[in-house]
Amino acid sequence: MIEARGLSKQYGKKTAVDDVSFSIRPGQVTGFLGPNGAGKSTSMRLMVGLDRPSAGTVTVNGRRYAESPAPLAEVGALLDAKGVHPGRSARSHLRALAATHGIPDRRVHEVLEQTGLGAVANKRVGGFSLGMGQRLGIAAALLGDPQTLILDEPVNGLDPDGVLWVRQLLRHLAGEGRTVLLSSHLMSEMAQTADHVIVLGRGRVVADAPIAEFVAGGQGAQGERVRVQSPDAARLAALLMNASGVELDPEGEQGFTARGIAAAEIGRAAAAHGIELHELSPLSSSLEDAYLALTRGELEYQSA
Ligand SMILES: Nc1ncnc2c1ncn2[C@@H]1O[C@H](COP(=O)(O)OP(=O)(O)OP(=O)(O)O)[C@@H](O)[C@H]1O
Repeated sequence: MIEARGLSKQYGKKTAVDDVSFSIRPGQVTGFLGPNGAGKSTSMRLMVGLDRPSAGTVTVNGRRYAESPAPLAEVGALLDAKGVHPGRSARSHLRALAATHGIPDRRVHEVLEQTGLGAVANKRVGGFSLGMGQRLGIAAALLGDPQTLILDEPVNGLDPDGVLWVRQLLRHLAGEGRTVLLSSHLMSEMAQTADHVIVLGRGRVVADAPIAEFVAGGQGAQGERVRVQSPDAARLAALLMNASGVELDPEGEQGFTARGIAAAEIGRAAAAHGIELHELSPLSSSLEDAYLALTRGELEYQSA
């Protein structure tokens, strides 16, 4: 369990994290979302004692990370995959880490196999691809067999196989009852990996909910949408526009997306007027839709 209470971090005049409180529970994967600069990495750094809070506290399993007698066995973190000496091999890097933390050497072999690095374990890390570097960072995080995992953008640079592997690994670790926190900007991946999401915007918590609830909330805000294709789309559109609260977005010559009206009602109107339908599909809201709707006002760095 990771608990933040009134947590703040100030860098000069910049407030990176602004009085946030949350609990990240064991047994599930929690996704940390938010636009660039929202404070995700800073919050993660505070969790593992790489920075000191300006105010408030953050604890892992009830104590501050710095107070843990065996920190790597308590928390495994991937915060910056670049912090490895390029001349070292993956195996020697992990061995050194294990030795300084009293972790048995057999764990090095185990995590190399677990992360698919067995075949390249003796190669120089300097020659590693971005994805191999990410795997090594994940191997280091797993080394102490920790109860809590904190991973900042773990799938960054991984190929589709690697992305799938991370998803299955994190689901497995959460299934064993561990606390798993990850940040990612890949919404479709997050939707398939996380059980719960915490969204930050400008240093504050703007949402903290089970993922299904979060997505459903976005749907409510946006209204259910229905995609319609018909050779007589213009006539059908004119009919539907008579109903109050209906909005239509044209999609080519022969279709539109309707909002504010159920698919069944559209089908009924079409049948009553002998209009041929080629498609009538309710569009389910996605994590991305819900996220974009929520964070529209929270962007620090906005596209023109
Ligand atoms: N060491 C630092 N000194 C000054 N400002 C910092 C420092 N670290 C972070 N910031 C600022 O704090 C804010 C939050 O940054 P942070 O990296 O935590 O955001 P993030 O949500 O992880 O963003 P991203 O998605 O881009 O990784 C940003 O405005 C950033 O510029």
